[in-house]
Amino acid sequence: MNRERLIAAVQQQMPERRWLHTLGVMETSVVLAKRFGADPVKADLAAILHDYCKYWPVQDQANIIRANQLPQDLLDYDKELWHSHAGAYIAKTEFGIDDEEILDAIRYHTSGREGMTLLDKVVCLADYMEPGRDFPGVHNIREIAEHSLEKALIAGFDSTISFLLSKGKRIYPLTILTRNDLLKQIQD
Ligand SMILES: Nc1ncnc2c1ncn2[C@@H]1O[C@H](COP(=O)(O)OP(=O)(O)O)[C@@H](O)[C@H]1O
Repeated sequence: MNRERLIAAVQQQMPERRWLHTLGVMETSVVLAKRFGADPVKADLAAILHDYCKYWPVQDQANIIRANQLPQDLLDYDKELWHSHAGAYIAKTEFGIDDEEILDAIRYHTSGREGMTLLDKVVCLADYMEPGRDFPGVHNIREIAEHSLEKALIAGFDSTISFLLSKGKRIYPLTILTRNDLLKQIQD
């Protein structure tokens, strides 16, 4: 499917405000890819598809995870984590995306993972800091992102972890491992 038709298909899956967010992630992913040496074409494609399943009924997202040997432990944690894995699955099976780098960037854009690739980092950070985002600390993240992908991502994960702590919610452990790994990367 060409880019224009893919964009039209994605736009149909979500309300207008989430589509504007997707446009912001596309723009920011390309800027960050060029800044930090990732592939801007792959960044654009991952960004287009990253929230494809975000507004699907949660049972449909859970069914994809159950039926396709995706990480079952996700089902014990916040439903917001599910659309990323479901989205990567749909990108592959419905849209024929077979580039694992792109699929991983979609798959891990919410939780992160240890050993994030450059493309994973770019898309995940773009999701935090696209121009439509307005949460406490986002300006700081954008400033840090002028010079460090890893430090900006750590600031992003810190804000998510603080939010989850403040709400008394469970934290998907992979995000903690991701943060530790990024801290190690900036020390080395
Ligand atoms: N490690 C985690 N453990 C539990 N919930 C998480 C974790 N990471 C993210 N979330 C949940 O996912 C939300 C963010 O998901 P995301 O895909 O970035 O959504 P949005 O684009 O709407 O911000 C957080 O606000 C939080 O509720």
